[in-house]
Amino acid sequence: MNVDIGNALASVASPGVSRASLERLDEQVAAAHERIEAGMENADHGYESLNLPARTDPDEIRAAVEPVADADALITVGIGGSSLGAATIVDALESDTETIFLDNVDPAWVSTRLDGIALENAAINVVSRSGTTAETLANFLVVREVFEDAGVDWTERTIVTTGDAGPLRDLADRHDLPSLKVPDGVPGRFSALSAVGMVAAAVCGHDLEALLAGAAAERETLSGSLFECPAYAYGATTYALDGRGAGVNAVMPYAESLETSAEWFAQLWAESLGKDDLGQTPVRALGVTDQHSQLQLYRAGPRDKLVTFVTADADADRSIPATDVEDLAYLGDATLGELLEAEFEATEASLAAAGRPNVRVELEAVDEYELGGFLYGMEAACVLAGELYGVNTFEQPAVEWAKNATRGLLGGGEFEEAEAVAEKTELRVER
Ligand SMILES: O=P(O)(O)OC[C@H]1O[C@H](O)[C@H](O)[C@@H](O)[C@@H]1O
Repeated sequence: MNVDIGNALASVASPGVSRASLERLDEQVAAAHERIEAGMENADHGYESLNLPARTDPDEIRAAVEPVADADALITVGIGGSSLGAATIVDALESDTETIFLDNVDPAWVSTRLDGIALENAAINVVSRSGTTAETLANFLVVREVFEDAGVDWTERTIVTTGDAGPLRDLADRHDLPSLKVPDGVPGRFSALSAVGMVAAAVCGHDLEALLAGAAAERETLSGSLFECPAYAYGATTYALDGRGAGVNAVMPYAESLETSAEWFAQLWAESLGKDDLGQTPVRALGVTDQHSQLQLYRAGPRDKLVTFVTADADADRSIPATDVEDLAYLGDATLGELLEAEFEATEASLAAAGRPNVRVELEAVDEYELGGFLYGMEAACVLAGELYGVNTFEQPAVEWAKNATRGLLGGGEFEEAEAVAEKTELRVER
């Protein structure tokens, strides 16, 4: 992963960060890097995530998925960090295995997603770090029932990834299901490069070693200076821009296959940094599609945004057929890939010309190696940003609050948070 922060400089953009400010910030980056390295060395909670490329064992993951390695369809049941990393990987890469992700519990959507799957050739990948997340367990119970109704033994076709203890671990033990462990010290949104993200990749036949090698190469770049480390350059620049008014970070991959990566990034950034009244709001966008919906705001709206472009060299292309319509003749000389590239460069230049900060994150290809580097790089960027903000990057108490309220409402225990639901202030306007 390479990062180009030129269009975030104060000489180009407002808000922008001057080269002198970046050099001053680099002293804080050096100190933060020391804390990060120490946290990694001690395997401290959260920091341990950055050790994953060396800790994850691809053979163990492949052995666990072996019984379903020939599945035509894989149903992944998980939410947030237990879904988005796997979805980012498998949505980016080509595979013959159909992948279905059940995170939401919208009943009509769940039913539609499960319709028409040949269950005898399907596998279930259920993932929950805590093993208690209501949405995941509810959807898993639904999926089990669908298999039972079709006369397919789900116990033969299920892989569980969860923590050491909890209801999902009990269930895996009771039915003797193949299971993998969410590594200790690794929060869900930082777990893409463990079994959490890689079981789905393994069933789809992707190269796990290459994913980890790409991540390991990114780990090698971590150093005490943002000018030498792409991940830290990104984390430090976004932090500096946020402090200068760019409280919104619109992440805009220029590849359809990377659309899910913006969703993964949004959870990483929002849940890790959104605390103590701090944090940048991540927004998901997609090039070129959102040039025709959101770009007007990004170029001419409030100066509260950073646009993060994610680009990847495509290995496929398609020529645009020639036409004798004179005004369209120029298209016939080009390919769709060239059009995409030209639109990206034009959009990037248009933002810079309007003095709007933007950063380019470049991947050399959409393949396992580059994806591993991207996932690791963005996680390291986030950990660095958390150090600079001074927040507890690895907790998410605000999310836990709503989880407790939900459980309380459904009778899953006594949770004082549930009482707040009854106290809602109303000012209704009815038709
Ligand atoms: O993996 P689980 O324990 O099921 O958690 C799934 C998700 O639940 C919560 O929403 C947390 O805030 C997320 O960080 C987590 O990724």
